[in-house]
Amino acid sequence: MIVRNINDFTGTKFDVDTETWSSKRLLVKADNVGFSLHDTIIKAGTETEIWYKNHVEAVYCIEGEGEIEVLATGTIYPIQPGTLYVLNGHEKHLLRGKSQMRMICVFNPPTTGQEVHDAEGTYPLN
Ligand SMILES: CC(=O)NCC[C@H](N)C(=O)O
Repeated sequence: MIVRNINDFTGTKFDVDTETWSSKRLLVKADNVGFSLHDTIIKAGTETEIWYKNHVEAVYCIEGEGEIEVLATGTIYPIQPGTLYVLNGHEKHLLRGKSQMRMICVFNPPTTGQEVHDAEGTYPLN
C-alpha cells in the first residue's frame, strides 16, 4: 500500500516547474502500479502545445477555466471544474489556461516523474 500527501512533494525532484505549468508527480513508474498520477497547475494566461505520442493521458479539471484545441480538426472544448478529457488518440493539442487550472492527470505508460515537453511537446518512452 502507498500513502502520500501532496505537501511532501514541494521542492522535490517530483515537483517540476515550467513556464506554462507545474506538476507534482504523486505516483511514477518506479512505483510499479502501471500508471502515473500527477497534480498539475496550468498557469493563467498560458498556451502549451502538447503531443503525447508515447502516452495516453487522462486529465480531470478540479479548479479553473480554460480550453483545449485539437490541432488536426480545430475543435475547441471548454474546460471547467468537472471536465475530463482523455487523449486516447494521442491528439496533438493546444492547452490554454484562461485562469489558473488545477488538473489531475493520469499517464499510461507511467512517467518517471522528471519529464518536461521536448520541442514536439512530447515525453519520451522510458
Ligand atoms: C494537462 C497537461 O498535459 N499538462 C501538462 C503537464 C502534464 N500534465 C504533466 O503533469 O506532466
